Amino acid sequence: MSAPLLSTHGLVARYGDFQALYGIDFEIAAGEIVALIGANGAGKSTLLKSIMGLLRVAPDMVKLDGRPVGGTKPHRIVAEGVAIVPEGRRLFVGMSVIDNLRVAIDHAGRPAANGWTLERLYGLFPMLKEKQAVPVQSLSGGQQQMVAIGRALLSQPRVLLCDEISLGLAPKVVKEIYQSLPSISEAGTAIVLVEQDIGLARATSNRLYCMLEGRVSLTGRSAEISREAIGEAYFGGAHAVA
Ligand SMILES: Nc1ncnc2c1ncn2[C@@H]1O[C@H](COP(=O)(O)OP(=O)(O)OP(=O)(O)O)[C@@H](O)[C@H]1O
Repeated sequence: MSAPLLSTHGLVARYGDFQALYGIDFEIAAGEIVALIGANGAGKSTLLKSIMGLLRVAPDMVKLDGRPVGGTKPHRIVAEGVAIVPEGRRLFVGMSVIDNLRVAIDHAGRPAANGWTLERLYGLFPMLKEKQAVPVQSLSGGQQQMVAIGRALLSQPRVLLCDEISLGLAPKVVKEIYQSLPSISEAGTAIVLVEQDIGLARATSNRLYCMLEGRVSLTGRSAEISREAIGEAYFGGAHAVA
């Protein structure tokens, strides 16, 4: 792998007295798609929140371009080029598609030269153009997810963190959304995918990390890791994975 764009180093994270992460070493290079899998409560969302500055972590525990950024405020991290598509999407209900997208344009970290514009986004998800005046709450779950991804892209991320973007969506819509990911990563954006569907995670990613109870239990190239190894790392024992 080329030099990591984003990395974590012995990252620990707590919610009050409860320790959720125990020394996570993670890295992703420009243009890579890396999946993060693990059972409910393994710590996947906590890792994303720690990277985004939503939880207190020490500066050296998160590095962007090799520079310590741990604990940097979320809006500064976005300006540095990291964006998140949060679990549950968190769109601005009552606002139209275009107004949800404009919020991201207004807060974009860097100018859009060679970056994501509305036009380029409409090429990726034509639905966004058709529905631009529609309040987001009237959209289907899949369409809302496209708004959430679009909003994240318009902040011009170099790293895009996606937290369970397939959750609750019909298989056809999941396919459509996942088909958009290579064209995002091919332009150099690194994508971290938290995904419950292990088959989908493996098929979509270059590398994967499996988490178990706040630790990395397995990592490697997705195509080279066996189902048996994933089953063991996922459950902490010898279990088969479909
Ligand atoms: N706000 C919080 N306060 C206290 N504990 C929390 C909080 N959020 C998460 N946790 C705990 O931290 C641990 C890791 O949770 P996290 O949400 O990161 O897991 P996850 O792998 O993303 O799982 P899921 O698939 O359920 O989202 C769990 O034990 C969870 O109960």
